[in-house]
Amino acid sequence: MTKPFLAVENLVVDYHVPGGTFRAVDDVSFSVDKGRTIAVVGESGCGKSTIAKALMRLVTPTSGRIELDGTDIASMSEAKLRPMRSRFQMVFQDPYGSLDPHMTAQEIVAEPLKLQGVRSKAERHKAAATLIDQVGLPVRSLDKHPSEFSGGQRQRIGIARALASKPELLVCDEATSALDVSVQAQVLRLLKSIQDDTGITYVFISHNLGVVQEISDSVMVMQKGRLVEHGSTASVLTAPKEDYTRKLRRAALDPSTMTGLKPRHLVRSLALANQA
Ligand SMILES: Nc1ncnc2c1ncn2[C@@H]1O[C@H](COP(=O)(O)OP(=O)(O)OP(=O)(O)O)[C@@H](O)[C@H]1O
Repeated sequence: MTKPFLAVENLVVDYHVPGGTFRAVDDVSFSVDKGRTIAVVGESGCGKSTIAKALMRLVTPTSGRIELDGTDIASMSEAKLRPMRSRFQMVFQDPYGSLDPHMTAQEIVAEPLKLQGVRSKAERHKAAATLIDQVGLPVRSLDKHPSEFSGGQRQRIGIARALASKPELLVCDEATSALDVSVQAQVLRLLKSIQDDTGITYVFISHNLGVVQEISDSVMVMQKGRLVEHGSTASVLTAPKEDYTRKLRRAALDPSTMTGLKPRHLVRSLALANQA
């Protein structure tokens, strides 16, 4: 049996809060094979972003293992982690806030290469042109600043930057949530085609069950830091075993019973529920 590309075992993340600690992720285990996509869903505050941050080692797990291609990065020192960081990258929700407004698209996309020690400016320029083309933007747009792009174009720049170091794992934290439905669909298609071409593995965090249905092979449902259901996307979304998952689906249908699902996420969830 082949080993999963990402295997998370008994992950616990505590935050220090006044007077003690708060357990944001409580004994969560999951795995995903190379070239596949796992979605993390659950209401606001259930610990989705904390899982993303732990996978990126932006927070240090309290305990548990995060095996990336067989290497446990959960408690690795920053010095040992540094050369591995290019292997896992993240795309953030907010295409407006996550790009430096003073930098050109060229500088934004090429910066990770500079940090990786690619000294030649010409080489970085060439790589940025290839990446910007890969995400479907004209090469001439590399001279522009973030304010000159639309939200969807900015998200493409964020994806190009994340791909610059040729990561094997991409964590997308609500990466399409700030986009209009049609632009969202374009970005999802782009992510899928990149996966088909490169065999990259995705962890896709989303409130939007429609988006999750479109992009993911498997789904894990979180509630208050704990994993309540985990399985193939088809089984979890169309025949959920747990009451909480059913509640989440109902919440996507009925704004009056919303439990943290935000209105802009409902459109595609409604479409999904209508199909079911
Ligand atoms: N730095 C922190 N210090 C203390 N508590 C935190 C910190 N970051 C997050 N939390 C708490 O941990 C819990 C999980 O937060 P997290 O951001 O992971 O949830 P989420 O599911 O991503 O929510 P959302 O969908 O609203 O982004 C929440 O109760 C949050 O208030």
